[in-house]
Amino acid sequence: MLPLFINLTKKKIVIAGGGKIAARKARNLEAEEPEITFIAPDFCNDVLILSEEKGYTLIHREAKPTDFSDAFFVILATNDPKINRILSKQLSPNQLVCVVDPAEEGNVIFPSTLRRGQLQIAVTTNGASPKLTRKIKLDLEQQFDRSWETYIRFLSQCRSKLKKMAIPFEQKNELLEEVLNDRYRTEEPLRNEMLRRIQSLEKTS
Ligand SMILES: C[C@@]1(CC(=O)O)C2=NC(=C\c3[nH]c(c(CCC(=O)O)c3CC(=O)O)Cc3[nH]c(c(CC(=O)O)c3CCC(=O)O)/C=C3\N/C(=C\2)[C@@H](CCC(=O)O)[C@]3(C)CC(=O)O)/[C@H]1CCC(=O)O
Ligand SMILES: NC(=O)c1ccc[n+]([C@@H]2O[C@H](COP(=O)([O-])OP(=O)(O)OC[C@H]3O[C@@H](n4cnc5c(N)ncnc54)[C@H](O)[C@@H]3O)[C@@H](O)[C@H]2O)c1
Repeated sequence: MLPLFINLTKKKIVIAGGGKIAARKARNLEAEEPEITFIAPDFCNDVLILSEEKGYTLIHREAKPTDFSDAFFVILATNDPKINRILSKQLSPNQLVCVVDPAEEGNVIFPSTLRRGQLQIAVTTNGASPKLTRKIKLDLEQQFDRSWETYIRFLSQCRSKLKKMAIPFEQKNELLEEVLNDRYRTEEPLRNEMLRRIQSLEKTS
């Protein structure tokens, strides 16, 4: 398994199952604004509320193999691992699929993710211990507090300005290195000073 970050905006995602695990996976995907269809004989409240909020499609019956033919990403989240396994065997080998149980039947697993603006840290144990995965995420949440959100925005501003400027590569590199000093995260005036410094270089370049 290899970590890759994936853009699922407007992608078609089909979820077999409508219980709390199906709902949790859909909540994890929410920010990507995908087009989700749930297929299950019955749905829990979480799924009903989320679908109402987001306009997702609900199909009230057992899932069948043809339900997934045009899905970019399939999530098999019924409460019967045998059914999940049978459905997974009939999918195209070119589809992304997460089987919530047994995980090894799929080719995608959900990590536990921490977001601080553009900074994302995803943790996995490859299914060895989802509880440890969650514990590590909670520890990281303490380490990477909210100050990282504005700091990442600042780093991004510096980099996009510097990228466009006709100054020597070494000078760009030096500045990009300098802003990694933790003082730029903790001291806002220092950030403003740096942005002004870059702006003045912009004028002379
Ligand atoms: C990270 C997280 C993301 C999310 O789902 O949001 C996630 N599981 C989370 C929690 C969690 N899951 C389970 C418990 C109960 C305790 C326990 O069993 O340990 C808890 C803890 C809790 O709820 O406290 C039970 C469980 N999980 C899987 C199986 C089936 C199997 O092992 O085959 C069973 C047994 C079912 C049963 O027998 O009952 C499988 C998977 N779960 C994964 C992800 C993937 C591997 C992640 C990794 O290890 O890196 C993988 C392989 C596939 C997938 O689902 O993508 C989320 C924490 C999010 C957070 O809080 O930050
Ligand atoms: N991967 C994870 O993170 C994780 C965590 C905990 C549990 N699990 C596993 O996830 C499974 C689902 O858990 P849950 O709490 O959501 O269960 P649940 O009982 O709340 O919901 C099961 C859902 O599956 C639907 N279903 C049953 N047969 C179906 C079929 N043939 N086609 C379509 N839908 C069908 C039911 O209607 C229901 O909506 C559990 O059996 C467990 O093994 C996975």
